[in-house]
Amino acid sequence: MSNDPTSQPLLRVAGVSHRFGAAWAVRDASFQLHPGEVLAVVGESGSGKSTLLGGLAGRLQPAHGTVEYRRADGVWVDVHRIAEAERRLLARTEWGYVEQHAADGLRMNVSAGANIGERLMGLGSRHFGHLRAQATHWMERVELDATRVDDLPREFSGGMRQRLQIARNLVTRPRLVLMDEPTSGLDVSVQARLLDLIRLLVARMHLAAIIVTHDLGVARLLAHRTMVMRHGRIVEQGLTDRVLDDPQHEYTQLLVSSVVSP
Ligand SMILES: Nc1ncnc2c1ncn2[C@@H]1O[C@H](COP(=O)(O)OP(=O)(O)OP(=O)(O)O)[C@@H](O)[C@H]1O
Repeated sequence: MSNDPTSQPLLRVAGVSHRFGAAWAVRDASFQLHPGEVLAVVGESGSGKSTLLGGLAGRLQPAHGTVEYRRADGVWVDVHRIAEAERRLLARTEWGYVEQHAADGLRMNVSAGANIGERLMGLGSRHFGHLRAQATHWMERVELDATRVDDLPREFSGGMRQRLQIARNLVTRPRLVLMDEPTSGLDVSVQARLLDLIRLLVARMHLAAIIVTHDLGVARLLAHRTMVMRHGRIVEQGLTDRVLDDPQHEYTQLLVSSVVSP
C-alpha cells in the first residue's frame, strides 16, 4: 500500500445503519471519502440524507456499522468509539458542520466576530487583536462587509448568515466539512452566489466535503462524486457527471428526468 497520505481516504464508512424506533432511516451505507474530494448526497425528502450526515459527525449513534476518520496526525479513529471530549475537539478543529438553518449553527446572541472567533478561543487563542484580525479576515473571505464585525447575526440576511456560518466553520482550517442543504431556503440569486463561494473555498482550501442536497444542480456544480439515496439505501454512487448523465438505477433516472423535463 502507498505511504502517500493523500492516496489514503480521510473517511471510511462501512455498513452504517440508523434506526428510529422500528423504522430504518439509513440502511447499510458504505463509502469512502478522500482528501480534497467533494461528495454530494442526493435523494428525495425522507431518504435518510440528514440522518447519515448526523451519524458521520458522531451526533447519532448507528445501530450497525462503523465510521472511521483519519486524523491530521495520521491515526485512524472510530468516530463512535472515541471519548466525547475527543469528538468535540475534532468537531471544532478538523471538522466543520454547516447547518441548513444558519440559526442552528450560529450563536445568535453574540456578534459576527465572536461567532468566528469562538473556535479559535476553544483552541486556546485569547489575544483580542489576533481574534479580531482573524474575524475580519474571514468576513472578507466569505465576502461579508468586515465593518459589520460587531453586528449580531440576526441583523444579517439569510444568505449573509450562511456566509457567517461558513466563516465560523472554516476559521480553524478543517479537513472535512459536512453541509446539510447549505443553500436551500435562499433566493435563487443568493443561492448561486453562495454556491460559487463554497466552490471557491473548497477548492482553495483543498477541503473534503459532504454536501446533502435535494438539488441535482448543486451536486453538478460542487461535487466530484454523487451518491443517490432512496428509502435509506444508497442506490447508486459514482462520478457526478456519470451519475447525472448516464444514471444506471431507475430511481436516479427518474430523479434526473424529473429535473430536466418541463
Ligand atoms: N429524530 C427523528 N425521530 C424519528 N424519525 C426520524 C428522526 N429523524 C429522521 N427521522 C426519519 O428518518 C427518515 C430519514 O429522515 P432524514 O431527515 O434523514 O431524511 P432526509 O433525506 O434528510 O430528508 P429531508 O431532505 O426532508 O431532510 C425519515 O423517515 C424521517 O421521518
